[in-house]
Amino acid sequence: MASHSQVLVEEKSSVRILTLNRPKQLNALSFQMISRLLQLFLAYEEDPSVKLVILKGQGRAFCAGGDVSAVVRDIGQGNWRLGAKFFADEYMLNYVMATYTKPQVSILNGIVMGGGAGVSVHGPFRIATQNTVFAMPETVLGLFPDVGASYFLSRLPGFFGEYVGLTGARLDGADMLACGLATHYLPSTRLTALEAELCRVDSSDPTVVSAILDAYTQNPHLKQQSAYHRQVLDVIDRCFSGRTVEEIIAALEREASDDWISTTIRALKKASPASLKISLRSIREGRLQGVGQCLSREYRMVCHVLKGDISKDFVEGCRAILIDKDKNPKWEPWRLEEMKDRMVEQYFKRVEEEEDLKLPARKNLPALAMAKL
Ligand SMILES: CC(C)(COP(=O)(O)OP(=O)(O)OC[C@H]1O[C@@H](n2cnc3c(N)ncnc32)[C@H](O)[C@@H]1OP(=O)(O)O)[C@@H](O)C(=O)NCCC(=O)NCCSC(=O)/C=C/c1ccc(O)cc1
Repeated sequence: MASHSQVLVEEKSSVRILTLNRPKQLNALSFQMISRLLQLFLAYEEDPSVKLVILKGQGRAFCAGGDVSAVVRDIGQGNWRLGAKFFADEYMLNYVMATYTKPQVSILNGIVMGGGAGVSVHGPFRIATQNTVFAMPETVLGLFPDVGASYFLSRLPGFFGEYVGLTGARLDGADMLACGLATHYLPSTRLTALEAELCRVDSSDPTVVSAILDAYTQNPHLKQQSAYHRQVLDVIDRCFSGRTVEEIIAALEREASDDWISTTIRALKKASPASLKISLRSIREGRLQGVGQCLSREYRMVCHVLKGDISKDFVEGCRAILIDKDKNPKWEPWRLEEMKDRMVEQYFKRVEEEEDLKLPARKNLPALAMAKL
């Protein structure tokens, strides 16, 4: 095992353990990591001696998203197509994981954001712990929840996905389990024993893996400030079911004010108006689309975001949050009303002279994967 590589590979009889290994950057996904993961996942699918894949992160994060610093460099050099290539490969990896023919377990013992969700939530088994912090923070960066998030967020109960995707709200392990983003929860002290037991698996039957995980899982209590308590969920459903972002904010403002309401309104007012509007439409369209269609649509959207032909908020968001760190982005358009429907519409059209995303053909899909197409 080459300890310097960005993805560590351990072979334990029929099991392969892949560890994202850029702990200083919170395992943010580089182009190299995405290519390597894609190569490994495809190879394991063809290799009959591999029955189960485990994915985890080195250090305090599972994965804090795509490596945003690399993108800023590419866009700064005026080359949005380099960024587009990154996303094309990333979405391809997300698609292969979503339709994978062998069981995959993601151990989410730390930060899981953006692209980190994309390399875990599509798989059948996601283990949360007391250290898990989940978020889709793209709207404050001038981006939108991608990596197939319009597929998985739109399938969360009620309008919880709209809430998570538009506000970038943070969820803990108990919240993730409650809403279905995680399938199991255990204290991190039990992970070593669980991993050892999983390494003895000699079958690709998901019920075998499931039985092991079920024996370890616990039912954590939701924290007092969790958004998954019934009263808050009712407010989320009342407000985030709004047809437009303006209607969502107006509905929140009509609710009796409390900490949760003011935090939520503040988060929406901080985000890029363009991002909010395209994110809402993306999640709404995602409800009726398969995972491949969601990723293809998101690819068109991200090409517009990178090209900056409708709004340049992504460059501005990266400047304000990551480069100058003044946390004071000057969004353009600045107000929600200035982000017209026809501008939103443009994000969903193919970018001129840019091909649509080509997803790989998949074969011998298990029923679970077929259902996502
Ligand atoms: C809340 C975090 C996760 C932890 O905060 P912290 O505990 O105070 O830790 P630091 O913020 O000090 O992070 C430690 C180091 O990791 C680095 N890092 C932490 N996330 C990252 C990161 N996504 N990238 C690249 N360095 C990072 C971060 O810059 C820092 O590096 P350094 O200043 O050199 O010590 C914070 O780092 C944070 O907000 N990170 C960004 C989360 C985020 O917005 N994720 C990405 C959503 S967008 C996405 O996935 C797609 C992006 C993308 C877009 C276009 C592309 O072409 C390619 C990719």
